[in-house]
Order: sequence, then C-alpha cells, then structure tokens
Amino acid sequence: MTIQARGVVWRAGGRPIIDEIALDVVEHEFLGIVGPNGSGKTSLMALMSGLRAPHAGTVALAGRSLRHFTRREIARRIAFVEQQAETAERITARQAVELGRTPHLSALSPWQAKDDDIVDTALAEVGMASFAGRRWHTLSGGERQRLHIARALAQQPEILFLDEPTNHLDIHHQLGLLDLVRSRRLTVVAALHDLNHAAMFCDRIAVLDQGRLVALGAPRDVLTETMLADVFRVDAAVEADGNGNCLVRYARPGTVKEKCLQ
Ligand SMILES: Nc1ncnc2c1ncn2[C@@H]1O[C@H](COP(=O)(O)OP(=O)(O)OP(=O)(O)O)[C@@H](O)[C@H]1O
Repeated sequence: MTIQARGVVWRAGGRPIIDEIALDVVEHEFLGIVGPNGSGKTSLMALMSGLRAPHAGTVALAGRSLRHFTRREIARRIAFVEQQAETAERITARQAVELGRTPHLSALSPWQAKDDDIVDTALAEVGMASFAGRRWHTLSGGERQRLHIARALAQQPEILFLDEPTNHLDIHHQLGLLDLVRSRRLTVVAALHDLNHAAMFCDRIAVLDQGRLVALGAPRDVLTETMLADVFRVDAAVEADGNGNCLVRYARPGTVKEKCLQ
C-alpha cells in the first residue's frame, strides 16, 4: 500500500513546522526519516499516518485521501509506534499487545482463537513471550518498547510508522528490531537518529531540515559528507562498506578544524 503526500503543510506557533512536503512511500519499502532535533520528523509521520490533518495539501493512501477514511479504517491499515508511547499501568504485557487487535474486533467479529495466535506470535517475535503475565509497571523501558512494537505487529497493518523505535533498546535489540520489521512484508516509515542504522536497513532515506524535505534517495546517495555538514552540522567521513552501502564515521567536534590549522 502506497502513501502519497502532496504539498503538505502544518503550522504551529505561527510558523510552518512542515513546509510544502511532497513524498511518495512505495509499497513494501523501508523509508527512513532523518533530520536534526525539531526538524519535523514526528510531525510529518503524524500527518502521513492520519493522526493529524494537514493545514494545506493532501495525504493519500493507495490514491484515496486520508480525509475519506474513518479512524477504524485507518487503524486497520496503519500502525504508529510513538516516541513516548504510553499504556495504562494496570494491564499485563499480554493485554498491552492484545490492544493491537482492537481495530479488527466488532460485535460481528469478536475475539477468537486466531487473535490469541496473532498476539502470541507478536510477543514471540519481539522476544517477550516469557513476560506475557508481567504487570506493565514492573517492565523496563526497553521491555516496554518491545511490547509497543509487538502491539503494532499484532495490529497487522500494511504500513508501520515507527518514531525512534530503537529508543531504550540495547544494541542487540536495536539491530534485531530493525531486522524484524524489515523482514516483514510491510511498508515501514521510521524516524531514526542513528544514520548508520538508517544506512544498514533503509531502502531510501528522507532528510528533513526545518520542516523541508532536503534530500531523498538511497542511503549511499543521501548520506554525503556535504549533507552531514550542512544539515546535521557534523564533520564526518562517509565510507563504502563493501556491500554497496555506506558507513558514517564521525569526527570529534573541532578535530577537523584543528588539523587544518596545523
Ligand atoms: N503543537 C505544537 N506547537 C508548537 N510547536 C510545535 C508543536 N508541535 C511541534 N512543534 C515544533 O515543531 C518542530 C518539529 O517537531 P517534531 O517533534 O516534529 O520534530 P522531530 O524532528 O521529530 O524532533 P526530535 O528529533 O527532537 O524528536 C519543533 O520545533 C517543535 O517544537
């Protein structure tokens, strides 16, 4: 399922936060959204997932404007794992994941054995099966984050939006999680801060700067030393990694200039 943003604008505090963005997300691609703090990554994902309505422009799902979808229709197709996702404290880990089934349930389609299977699979996929009975408030930040991902997987969306999904996770679980979502037949849009993870897992990367889309393309084409200097204000060397991809090596602030002065 494709998403198309056309001339999308969203304003707050008297200024455009998202400024005339046009972006097509291709079916089954893993699109990374990168950019400095405050560049508009979360805002853009909220607009593209229908959580927020644009002040100008349109977002369309498979060619049909999101304005014409009900909340439930959107929730059957799109899951969004927010940056600081909250869940009621009194529930168990399993109950948190069961919430992902909500858009698929109705009076005519009550909870069935297959819903249990879907929840079991999602818990196992994020390595949290043995935590199923644990109370939410007893879980660590990383365990909660993995359950938020499991809830989104249990929702069985066609498109998965992830806002800094590797927050709180150790490096094993960061790589495992990105690999897991990449391996599913899903369209994934993820805001990522780690540019090497973006290079490793994304088919394409969109770079935001002050609410504008300033670059879009394959990681090796987008992650250039010039872009890193101009947008992220860091000195870095970008090397080919031998698999047709690239690796960013950051310089300690000040070291490049000092070298030049020597
Ligand atoms: N409701 C609002 N009112 C005023 N300003 C807002 C509002 N929502 C977001 N902003 C501002 O819009 C800008 C973009 O915010 P957003 O959360 O989309 O950025 P981000 O790229 O996801 O940032 P980060 O990397 O820090 O998570 C920020 O400067 C933020 O302060």
